[in-house]
Amino acid sequence: MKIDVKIMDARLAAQLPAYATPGSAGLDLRACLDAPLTLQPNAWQLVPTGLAIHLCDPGYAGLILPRSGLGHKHGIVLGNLVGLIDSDYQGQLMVSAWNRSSVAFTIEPMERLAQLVIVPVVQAQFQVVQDFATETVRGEGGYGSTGTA
Ligand SMILES: O=c1ccn([C@H]2C[C@H](O)[C@@H](COP(=O)(O)OP(=O)(O)OP(=O)(O)O)O2)c(=O)[nH]1
Repeated sequence: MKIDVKIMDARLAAQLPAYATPGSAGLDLRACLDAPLTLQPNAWQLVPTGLAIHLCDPGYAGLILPRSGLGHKHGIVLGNLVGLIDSDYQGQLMVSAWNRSSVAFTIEPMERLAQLVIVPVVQAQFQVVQDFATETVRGEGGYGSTGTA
């Protein structure tokens, strides 16, 4: 799949978006900062990535996800938990970096901060009904309803 990308930060010219390995699902997004940014415990801030993409096709979306290492070792995850990139969004990709740990963390300029995954999407057509056409075994059960017998 080909995606138009705008490089909005000259420093990225040397590090064009690319998958790290042939099997990578995510593309690393860098923190396009002019200076180190220290996030205090439980603080969050929008960080520019220097990239804009236009997926164009409503059959696709982008998901911004945390990087496992930063999240697990340092508690740097996303203020919105997951960032959803619409296929018609043309602005700069932003990462809501949230320090959920109890110690301050400094994000260095151009550090890999999050990752972008492109996923297929179905735009459904909804039809209003009084009752669903078929009854399922689960029915309205949820929240631990199975395996209790
Ligand atoms: O982590 C994120 C999340 C979103 N976006 C951009 C792409 C997305 O298409 C747009 C709008 O995001 P969303 O629909 O989640 O925001 P909203 O709060 O519902 O606002 P809007 O009314 O603009 O849709 O913001 C990012 O750059 N990073």
